[in-house]
Amino acid sequence: MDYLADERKKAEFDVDEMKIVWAGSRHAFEVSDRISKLVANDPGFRKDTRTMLARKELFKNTLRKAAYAWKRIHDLHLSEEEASRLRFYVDEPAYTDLHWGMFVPAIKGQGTDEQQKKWLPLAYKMQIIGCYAQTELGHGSNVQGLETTATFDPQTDEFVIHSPTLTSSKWWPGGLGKVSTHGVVYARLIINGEEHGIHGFIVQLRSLEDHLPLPGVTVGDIGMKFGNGAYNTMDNGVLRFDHVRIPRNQMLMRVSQVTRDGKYKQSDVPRQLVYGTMVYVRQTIVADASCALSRAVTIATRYSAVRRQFGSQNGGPETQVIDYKTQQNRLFPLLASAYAFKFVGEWLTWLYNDVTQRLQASDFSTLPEAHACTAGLKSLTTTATADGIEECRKLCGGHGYLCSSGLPELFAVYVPACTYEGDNTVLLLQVARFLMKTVSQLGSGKKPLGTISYMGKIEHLMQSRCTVQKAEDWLKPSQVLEAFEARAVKMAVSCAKNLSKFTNPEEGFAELSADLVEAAVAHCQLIVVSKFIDKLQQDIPGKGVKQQLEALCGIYYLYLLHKHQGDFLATSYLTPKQAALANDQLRALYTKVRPNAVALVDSFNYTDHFLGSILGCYDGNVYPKLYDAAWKDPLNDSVVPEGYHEYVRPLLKQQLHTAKL
Ligand SMILES: CCCCCCCC/C=C\CCC/C=C/C(=O)SCCNC(=O)CCNC(=O)[C@H](O)C(C)(C)COP(=O)(O)OP(=O)(O)OC[C@H]1O[C@@H](n2cnc3c(N)ncnc32)[C@H](O)[C@@H]1OP(=O)(O)O
Ligand SMILES: Cc1cc2nc3c(=O)[nH]c(=O)nc-3n(C[C@H](O)[C@H](O)[C@H](O)COP(=O)(O)OP(=O)(O)OC[C@H]3O[C@@H](n4cnc5c(N)ncnc54)[C@H](O)[C@@H]3O)c2cc1C
Repeated sequence: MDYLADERKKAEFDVDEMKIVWAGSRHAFEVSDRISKLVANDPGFRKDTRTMLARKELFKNTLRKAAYAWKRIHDLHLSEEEASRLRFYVDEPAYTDLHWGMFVPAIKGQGTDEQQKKWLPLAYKMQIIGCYAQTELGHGSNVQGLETTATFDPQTDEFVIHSPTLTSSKWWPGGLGKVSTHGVVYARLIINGEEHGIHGFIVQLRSLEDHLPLPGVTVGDIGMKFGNGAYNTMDNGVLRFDHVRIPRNQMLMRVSQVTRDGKYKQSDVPRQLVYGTMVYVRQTIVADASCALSRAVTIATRYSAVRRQFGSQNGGPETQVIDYKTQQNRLFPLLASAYAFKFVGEWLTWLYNDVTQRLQASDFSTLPEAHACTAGLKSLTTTATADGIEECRKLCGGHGYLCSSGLPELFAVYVPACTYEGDNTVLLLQVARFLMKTVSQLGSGKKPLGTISYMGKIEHLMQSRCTVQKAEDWLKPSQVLEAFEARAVKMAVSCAKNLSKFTNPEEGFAELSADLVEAAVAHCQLIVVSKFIDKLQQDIPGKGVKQQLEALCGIYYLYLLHKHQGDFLATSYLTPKQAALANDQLRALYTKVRPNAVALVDSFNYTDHFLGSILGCYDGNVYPKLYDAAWKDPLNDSVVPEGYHEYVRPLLKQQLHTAKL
């Protein structure tokens, strides 16, 4: 029986067409749909007991699943696209994520043609398994502070990789702890006593015969991490080198080279391309944020439609909690954010592909913007998604705290995204540097392009005032864009003015860093809003689909406007009355979305297997499933628990002299 059938009947749009918009294309939808069902129907990919397993059992099970996934990919002759979807729907972090997601891209991006020809076929066949070994015990954010050394030995034509201190131990790389045979290891290059900065090196870590660490290599797992199941399926590792020798041609030499006679040569590509793998992964993390958020929102929306509390009239049913405006005000902006992040993720993938093509043609002009966009959007979307998942847990009341809701594990597995691939604050400071540089160049005649082109309208934006007179005026895209542009430009200019008061710019930057981060957030929110609005300019087929997306877009920007009212009012673009009208319009949009809420989450097309949540199951049959699941808990295997006779019974039977207490 479908307990959500009435909700589904209320939908005012074509859900099948919305599924295609969400997937990106009909083809992408068909692949995703087929592969997600394939995984869901295969008992080899079950994950329902994951949060109850001890670490060793959990990890072994992950190894089994990764090997089984590889076998299915081969047996079924899956394409690269299908294989990547399969790994996604298996939904279990594993060493393979780092192998495919970072090791291979690092070689592709930073290796010469010759190096790619040698290493990539081995990696593609998984005859070697790689990790990305950059972070150390002492330094993560400050990449230039890494201490591992790679000293060129001209006698033997080798690099000597060494960990000179405890803090130089590699610490965190996923897949390193127990599985990787190789790593792209980042180290400080030293030639003839002279330092040349951080470079990547392909280093073999374990024997391909017996998996033992090679001589001079000390390697292991760094231990349990936050949450049950969650990221503990990953073997994040520690690694030390004691004068380990590798051939010279294992330095990744696309950006710079070391010749046989020990000469250091820089190509005509910027040195920042050494950081290229991080840019690539940040872009994939943005594309992934909408998946994690939409998953949590699906659970919270379906459950909010099932759950009833208070408000019974004449013995009738109580109110569905989704009908409370407070619930809508917490839930619908997250639903809207999931769609917003999907579209900005699609755009960022386009930007990344565009910059990659330009780099191949030696056009480096858009690299700073690509860095700022990937860094800023990675920070914005992961912070909002991690906070959003936790909010969804609370939206499900007490039952959200059960592992069977799926939300505690989803939060635990997702929240490190705020830290890995660049701490979110550190990344926003990179965006702020980019903005300050842009503002400082405004008078130079250099026209700001792309996502900062609005800075070219600085004179207009500094003076313009919002023209909204009634709530519906907030539905005009041009009005909204101008509000977000005016806010972003004014916050950036205010920071630049305050910075100019410092004689030492670095001191000023450090002192004003909290304001700079806020200006960076305003800029990134403008990007997300403008890409959502751009999406709506496209031809979007399907009955009512565009209307629903327009409502969600409105909810996204009006919620931000309401939340950051202080910014908008302080920059005197808005009056308090106009801010109040924005809030009136926001409430009206909640009412418009309410009957479509369940259908809007159905449009994500997630299987019950992928959701891994009793509260979010498609049929809404929550209570019997929760009740049955409780009895399946291992603690209920026996009526009297282990330990009763040892620890509880003696308490009950004790003869206390103080019995009257
Ligand atoms: C089914 C398959 C799934 C696939 C999915 C795979 C993904 C797996 C997902 C998750 C797994 C998690 C794995 C996690 C891995 C990691 O965490 S790896 C380690 C990541 N580490 C970091 O991100 C470190 C963060 N720090 C930095 O990036 C930098 O050090 C820095 C903060 C940017 C500072 O660097 P530096 O001190 O060198 O630079 P500055 O002096 O500040 O700037 C110098 C100029 O360079 C520009 N810059 C900086 N970075 C970049 C860049 N990346 N690209 C281009 N340009 C860059 C900067 O703007 C300065 O420019 P300017 O001189 O013009 O001002
Ligand atoms: C689950 C997980 C997986 C990971 N996988 C990998 C991997 O595969 N390979 C790899 O190499 N690394 C990996 N990492 C490491 C990760 O990239 C780093 O932890 C991350 O870059 C943050 O660096 P940090 O730990 O040095 O944080 P720190 O920089 O020490 O941050 C601590 C605090 O200091 C603040 N801070 C730091 N610098 C500044 C500044 N300049 N201004 C203001 N505030 C500042 C930060 O905001 C933060 O609040 C992983 C980490 C995690 C948690």
